Amino acid sequence: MLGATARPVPGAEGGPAKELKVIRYVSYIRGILLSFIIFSTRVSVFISLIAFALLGNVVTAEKAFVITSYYNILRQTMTIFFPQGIAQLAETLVSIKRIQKYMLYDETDIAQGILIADSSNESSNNEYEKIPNSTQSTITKASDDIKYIDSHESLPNLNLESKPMMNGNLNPVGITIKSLVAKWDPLVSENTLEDITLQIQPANLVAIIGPVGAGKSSLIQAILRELPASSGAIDINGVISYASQEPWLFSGTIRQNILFGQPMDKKRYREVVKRCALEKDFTLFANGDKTIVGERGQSLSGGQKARISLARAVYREAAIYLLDDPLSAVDTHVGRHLFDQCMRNFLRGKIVILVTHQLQYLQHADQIVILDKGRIQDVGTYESLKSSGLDFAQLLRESKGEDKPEEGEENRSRSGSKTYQRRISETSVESLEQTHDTPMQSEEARKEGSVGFAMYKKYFQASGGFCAFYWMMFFCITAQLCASAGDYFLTYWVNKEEQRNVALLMASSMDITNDSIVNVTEPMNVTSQNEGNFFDRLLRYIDGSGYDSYVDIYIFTALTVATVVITLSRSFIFFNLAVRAAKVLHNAMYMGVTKASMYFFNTNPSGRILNRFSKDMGQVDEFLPTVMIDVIQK
Ligand SMILES: Nc1ncnc2c1ncn2[C@@H]1O[C@H](COP(=O)(O)OP(=O)(O)OP(=O)(O)O)[C@@H](O)[C@H]1O
Repeated sequence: MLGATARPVPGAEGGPAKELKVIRYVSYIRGILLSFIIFSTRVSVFISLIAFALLGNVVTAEKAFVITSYYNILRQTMTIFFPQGIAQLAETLVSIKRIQKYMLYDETDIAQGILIADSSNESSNNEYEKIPNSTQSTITKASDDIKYIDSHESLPNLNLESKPMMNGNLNPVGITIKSLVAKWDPLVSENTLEDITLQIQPANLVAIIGPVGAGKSSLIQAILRELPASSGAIDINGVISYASQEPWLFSGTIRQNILFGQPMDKKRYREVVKRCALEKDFTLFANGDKTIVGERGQSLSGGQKARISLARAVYREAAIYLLDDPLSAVDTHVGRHLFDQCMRNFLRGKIVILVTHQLQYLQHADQIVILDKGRIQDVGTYESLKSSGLDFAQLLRESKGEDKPEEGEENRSRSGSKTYQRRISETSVESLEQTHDTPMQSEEARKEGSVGFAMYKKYFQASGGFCAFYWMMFFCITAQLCASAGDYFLTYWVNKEEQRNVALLMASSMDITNDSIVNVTEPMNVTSQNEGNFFDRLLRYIDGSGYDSYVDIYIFTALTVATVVITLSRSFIFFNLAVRAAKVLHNAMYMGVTKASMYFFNTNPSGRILNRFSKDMGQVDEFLPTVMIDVIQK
């Protein structure tokens, strides 16, 4: 099930932008909902109180306490947990979509009996190691990033059956490809590889040559199972180590780049460094092989990158080495050194499949494969092809004229190689063991402490300037004043009703009947108190000349409605400003990055830049408005 590659399912759409939009709008809705819940609970208290008053019940302190407690519990619960639940639901939906998209990617099949030890390819950093003499299906974990492939779920028409065991032991190391047809894009009718049949014997050095775009790298990718086969069979037996055509390095020391998680074997390491012609380079670096190379090896030359990439593949113990054109980035002398010392000598006894355009090396290959337009044009030894009369023979003759591979070039190369060797011998191998302190990678500048006023100023400027900010502050303060006034009035109202209730009880027990008490005992039935227009009644209410419970209701209604309207407006304004600030800041950062000089990209790893865009913008987009609204509203 696992082992997805980076090939998206056709038609799959979406992306982080869409997801960010979803999250942003959910935050927006969440804020509004939060405000709405506060208001609805407030309104429910209001309705309860009015109902009590209108039904002739006196609003006692106990009843008011029960109502306000209910209101507070409801508000606390609903304003904290309910919106959180909504936000998390939205995030869950987005996550499920992402997982679903990932699960729908095409899968890579790796046949039983093969394992990829080193993938110097960014898209495949997975390592497998096979226990010798174990059963064919046993694959042990070699790194934390392992991906297990169920080899029984093989591709249709692809023969991935286990090879027969001989006397309980594995078959000898080798590669057998039968009638392989493969293409990168399933929607394109033309095949990248067509009818490839190839047998690679143990301990052979195989050169794959052909014009540009002939399918050499694709053949390597097919062996690695990165290029899915449409039909045919690939049988591979042995650990594979791979050096990609595009050398790649990660941010770390050169040593880490070569070891690539493997344990340090000093002897092998020194040998590899020597064979890959890296000793001299190390002496040129201030910290030798502990020099930190930037992301993608920014501080190195193309040749150095290629040799480090090759050293990584070679350092790993494997049975099959797939080397995709490692000689193209180095000069003739170094190329000759790599070919002689590394591929022919150090990797003697292993299967080495070398993709190359350098025809002068072909005479030393045990097998030469000529590819053209995805098909094998010819396979054979140097001698057999030379005498075959194909165009390739012409090519060989021409290259012989250029490079004199038999004698002249060989001698020249040898002497070149010797000169090179002399040069590097001056720099002792032991220099590798010099105790350089591992230099620290340049740290990202970081500020700690409270956020200054200047930062807030920038944020509010981005949200629409100070006019918008003052406008929002006005709504915030007014909303708070209305809410507090409502609470204050409620207290006043409850106290007043309680006092009236006490007076009523006293009057009934003492059997006192006077006008004022009558007014108090039958508040809703006294018609005189409803006389006059609203302002007359309000004036009477203010100077205290008469009891009028309707005015209490009017005032509380007005305060509640004002609180609801103003707080809702505040939420709308606030989230509008927050979205605008996030947009403006993001666009400013985007413009800044797109106009930045190459120096900026050389000194800042892409992960760091992506972090600013994802994590930091996420804080501004999502977290900041939520916290601010929590601060603003009580
Ligand atoms: N990862 C890929 N995805 C899609 N198409 C690819 C991919 N790699 C190669 N191709 C296509 O496959 C065809 C063969 O390319 P390939 O890289 O195998 O040629 P090549 O012989 O290695 O060329 P070169 O000598 O330039 O390295 C080309 O048409 C190329 O566009």
